[in-house]
Amino acid sequence: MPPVASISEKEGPLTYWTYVTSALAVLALARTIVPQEWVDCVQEWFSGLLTSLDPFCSFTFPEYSGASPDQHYELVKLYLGSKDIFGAKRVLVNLPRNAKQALFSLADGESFRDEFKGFDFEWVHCVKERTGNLVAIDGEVQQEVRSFRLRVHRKAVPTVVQYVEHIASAARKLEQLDKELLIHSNIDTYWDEQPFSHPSTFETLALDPDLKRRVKDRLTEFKADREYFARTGRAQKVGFLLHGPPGTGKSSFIAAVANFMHYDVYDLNLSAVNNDHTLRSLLASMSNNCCVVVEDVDTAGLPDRRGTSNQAGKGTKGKKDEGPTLGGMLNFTDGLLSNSGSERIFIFTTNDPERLDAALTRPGRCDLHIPLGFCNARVFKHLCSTYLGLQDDKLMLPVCALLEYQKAQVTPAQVAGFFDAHKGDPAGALKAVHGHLKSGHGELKLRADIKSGSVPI
Ligand SMILES: Nc1ncnc2c1ncn2[C@@H]1O[C@H](COP(=O)(O)OP(=O)(O)OP(=O)(O)O)[C@@H](O)[C@H]1O
Repeated sequence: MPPVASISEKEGPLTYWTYVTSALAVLALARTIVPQEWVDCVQEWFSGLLTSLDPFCSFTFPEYSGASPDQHYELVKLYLGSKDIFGAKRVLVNLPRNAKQALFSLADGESFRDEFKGFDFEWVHCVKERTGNLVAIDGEVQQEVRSFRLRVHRKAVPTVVQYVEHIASAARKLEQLDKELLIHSNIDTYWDEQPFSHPSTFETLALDPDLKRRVKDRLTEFKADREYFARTGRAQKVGFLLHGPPGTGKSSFIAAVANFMHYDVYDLNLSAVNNDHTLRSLLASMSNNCCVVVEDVDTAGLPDRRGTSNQAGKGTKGKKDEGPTLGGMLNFTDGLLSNSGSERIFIFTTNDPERLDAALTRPGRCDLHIPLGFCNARVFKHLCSTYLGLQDDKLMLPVCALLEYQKAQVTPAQVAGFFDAHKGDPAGALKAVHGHLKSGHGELKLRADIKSGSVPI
């Protein structure tokens, strides 16, 4: 018996189209009868229903807020560029003018899925043609409207603020790493800036390995401890006092810190500062994330522990244009204004810490006192390794013995001088240092504090 055909099959496509056409006709008729407000109402209700059924929410980060670039857009762009976005089909590659490396970003319509605290965060880069009047921003006609759209599950919504803060902080770090370092020097009441490209790093700096490790740990902690400083109600700043004879690496140390932290340097020349007011203006115009350096602070003419000025002819400080006072300097390093900045490292150097006023060297102003002294065997071996490429070579032993057992004294700068003079001739270089020490030139007396290295850090 042949199979019985169903009605729809029997009636075929003709009947189907008849139904559709009739439904459309009824709808068209209804539209003419039902008032427009009712139609709008039903549409609104329907789209509300769809939205409430959708478990996802979206957030838009536009490129511009009014006529100014929006910071979030740039930060998100930078952050996503540091992620593995190469799964996207199209990636934009830019090399901005002052950037050190290429910047990758999502092209129009491309998406990237990120994860934070166990939730998925999906980003889409949206680019639309601008409709209506074209606007010019910074002299450039904006034909497109760009934004990043973030799509998250409703459950993840409470985490969004935290996630955006995480993005901003990660992007700011990237921004800083990518920027060229500057050294600022004070002229009258303003800072003059130059590129800072001192090559000293903690790798090239010959310093007792334990001391070096403690300094690096302290710096790493300082950088990561934003929350700790906030909790304890303090500005994120730290002070170092470097002391030691000339040529023991104080300037090299400062450069190593700046390169390690990737901070600009503000090199404050106190003798070019007219008064406390100028000192305050200079402080107010400094950026965050920087090293503020005052070299040879003992010779800057500030009154010392005994209340006398350290510089001839500058005994009556404090009057107009006679230089900053000790009080001005104390406020500069730990006053209301200096505590308004963040991520600042104050570094003072001196050949003679005894001469400094105790208020200047107290914790809060100088948290770490770092003695930089004459070479010991470990420092000498480090110089042999960086300058001569020697590692634990027996050629070094005679000099090491003099340094360790006879306490012969030579500064790293003197050793560097001998090594420079005998480039490519390690044996000759070591012989020259040995001869120098044997001839009695290294007989200077070490000061007790530098010799013992006992000042705590
Ligand atoms: N600890 C060190 N490690 C590596 N190189 C050093 C060190 N100390 C000094 N040098 C070498 O000696 C030169 C002078 O050092 P630096 O200017 O850092 O010493 P300083 O203590 O700041 O001297 P001053 O007090 O005279 O300004 C540097 O260019 C560097 O080549």
